[in-house]
Amino acid sequence: MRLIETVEGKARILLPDPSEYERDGRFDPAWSPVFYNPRMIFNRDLSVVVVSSISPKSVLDVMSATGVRGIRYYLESEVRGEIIFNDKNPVATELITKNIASNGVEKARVERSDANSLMHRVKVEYTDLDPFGTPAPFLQAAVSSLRRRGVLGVTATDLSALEGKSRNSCKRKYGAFCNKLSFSKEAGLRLLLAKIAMEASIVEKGIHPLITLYRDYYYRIFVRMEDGAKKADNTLEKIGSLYECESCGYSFMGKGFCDRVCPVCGGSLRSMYPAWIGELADVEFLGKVKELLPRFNYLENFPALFKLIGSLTSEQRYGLYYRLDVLSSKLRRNMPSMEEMIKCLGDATRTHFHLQGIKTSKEFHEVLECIKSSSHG
Ligand SMILES: C[S@@+](CC[C@H](N)C(=O)[O-])C[C@H]1O[C@@H](n2cnc3c(N)ncnc32)[C@H](O)[C@@H]1O
Repeated sequence: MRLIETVEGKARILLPDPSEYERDGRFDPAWSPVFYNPRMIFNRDLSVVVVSSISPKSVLDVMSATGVRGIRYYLESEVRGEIIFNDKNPVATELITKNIASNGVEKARVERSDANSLMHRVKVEYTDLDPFGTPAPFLQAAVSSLRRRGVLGVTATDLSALEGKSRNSCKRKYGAFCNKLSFSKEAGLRLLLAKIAMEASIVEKGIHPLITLYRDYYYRIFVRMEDGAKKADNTLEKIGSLYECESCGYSFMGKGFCDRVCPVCGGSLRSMYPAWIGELADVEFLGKVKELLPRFNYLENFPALFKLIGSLTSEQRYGLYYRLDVLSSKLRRNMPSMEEMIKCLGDATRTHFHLQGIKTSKEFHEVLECIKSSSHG
């Protein structure tokens, strides 16, 4: 296996030379003997900043591949406690060992276990779960691997299931009743949070979302555990349903599950259940991340990180987003510009979920009136 070196953040990582695994001039990271995906650098950059804000005394990078995440947590998040690296693939663990040594990571431990088995054996303050596709089969063990008030970082790339495009897959993996909603990017994230909350509640833990987001083709979630049966019960209170009217486009969240009609126009409702109906982030924690961000101005993604944290902070005051393109088309109007809409509504913001998405505290009829008055032609 020929190795090449890449620099990511402050780490220098050896990885299998992708050119050896190309097929018909194309390369997919999954074809390499050890997985490394440059399209996930933003995910890792953000994680480095978040882990720095959490400042955990012990870390489990349970699906390490090259070890790049855990190594960056040591070099950039300045984790000084034990970092456990794990991968079931022996080629990966051999490479992790090399990468740890060349980056001078102290207090590192390399395991070659099945992720679930290892997560049931260890207790750490931060666990990073970064699987291929769905994290569902690992969530129960991931939650169990955390010490009191520990934090779980999860990546999910199975957006077609979570967003309700593959309804059966969504049902199988998340035990959810799924539908395609116009705000599907947020719906999928809320479905995943509900799944994590339900898995946590089994072991008498509640969850408190610190930062959750959608980007490119994945979700990234950071949740703090709140220990105890009462906290778990309180968390379950934040699980409900998402609704969207097929006729007028009104959308809302509610507790429990119902198949009532649209309260605005009497049209039939599409729904998704179970979904997280609580907060998607902790504004105080976002503030802490923002304060720490300047320390990471050496990252290429620094401006994008800054923008994202800003968006997440302004979005937290509002509920579900509306799609201007969808509502304008229902009204048979040209889509107004986002600037005009925000000005007309007064209290509204763009959302990181969708370019045409808008969040507002205003009533649905006010959104429709603003589309009508701001639309040209
Ligand atoms: C998406 S990659 C992880 C990428 C890595 N975290 C990064 O940021 O570059 C998933 C890794 O998990 C490993 N893996 C998959 N299933 C596993 C399991 N059940 N137990 C342990 N490792 C597993 C794979 O071998 C692969 O290296």
